[in-house]
Amino acid sequence: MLSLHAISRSFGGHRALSDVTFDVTAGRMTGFVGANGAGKTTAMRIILGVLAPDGGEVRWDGRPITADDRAQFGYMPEERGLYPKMQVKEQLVYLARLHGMDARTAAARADDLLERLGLGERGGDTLESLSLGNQQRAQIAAALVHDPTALVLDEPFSGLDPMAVEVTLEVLRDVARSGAPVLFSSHQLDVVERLCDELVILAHGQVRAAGTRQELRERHSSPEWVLETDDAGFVRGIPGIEVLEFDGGHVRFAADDAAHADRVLREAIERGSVRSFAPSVRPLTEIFQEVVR
Ligand SMILES: Nc1ncnc2c1ncn2[C@@H]1O[C@H](COP(=O)(O)OP(=O)(O)OP(=O)(O)O)[C@@H](O)[C@H]1O
Repeated sequence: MLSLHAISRSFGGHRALSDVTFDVTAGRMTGFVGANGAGKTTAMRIILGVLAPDGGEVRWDGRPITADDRAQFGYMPEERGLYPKMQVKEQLVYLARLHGMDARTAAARADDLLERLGLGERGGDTLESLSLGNQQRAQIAAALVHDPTALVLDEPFSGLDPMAVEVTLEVLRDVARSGAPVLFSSHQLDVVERLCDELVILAHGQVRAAGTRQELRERHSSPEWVLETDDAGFVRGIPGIEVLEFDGGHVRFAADDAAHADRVLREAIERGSVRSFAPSVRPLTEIFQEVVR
């Protein structure tokens, strides 16, 4: 497990991170979200040791992290880092070799990643000759080529088309499944909501919320349900129910407890056809806006 413990960092008089503590659990995908300037990149640089914290500690498996630990991590920095004029596969092999991989394994791993990321035909091309989206895929391959023990990616999905997001996502999931903690920042909350197991929400250099998607939803939502039926007007008369949204056959309501919601369902069935009945899931965008306010 990768942990940040009470990390703080200032630039001049500006406090970019303040007492930041969170875990990136092994085998899980953790989404790191926050508005521009919230401190995500600063935190990632501190994890990788590119930047030193003023206070606090990064821990790996519960002990202070070392340079050797970090050398096994995969990192995709905000400023990216590949050579524009070098061939893509050549760079990947070079990077894997720098991490101590033998030439044959490095080449096989590079081929496999390029194939999986949809760049199988482009390994012999220079990075600068690729489209921006394909350059991004190559950067992702570079972070993964040495089979990292942990993965830290700054905005890996920016600039990728929806198909590339899916492909990249599958590749990252495999890294997580192999037991590595995966931390990635993103402004695409819909993507984060769909693909991450855990979330850390940062605002003004502070952790405002952290936990699994389910935990965040439970903490920041009241229990609500949505019923679709022929005529949902009867719901208004049921005790313990607060109608939040009503439109003929559609009603969204809050209930004091689940037994009241069950009563709505039973009555709806008695009255006629129930097209759907389900707990209403609060979108991450709403929770995000609430916690960063
Ligand atoms: N090297 C630096 N020198 C001075 N200020 C910096 C430096 N790096 C970051 N900052 C400041 O620290 C704050 C946090 O920046 P950071 O890049 O970590 O945010 P971020 O959450 O990654 O933002 P974005 O989503 O825009 O990439 C910002 O106010 C930024 O201007």
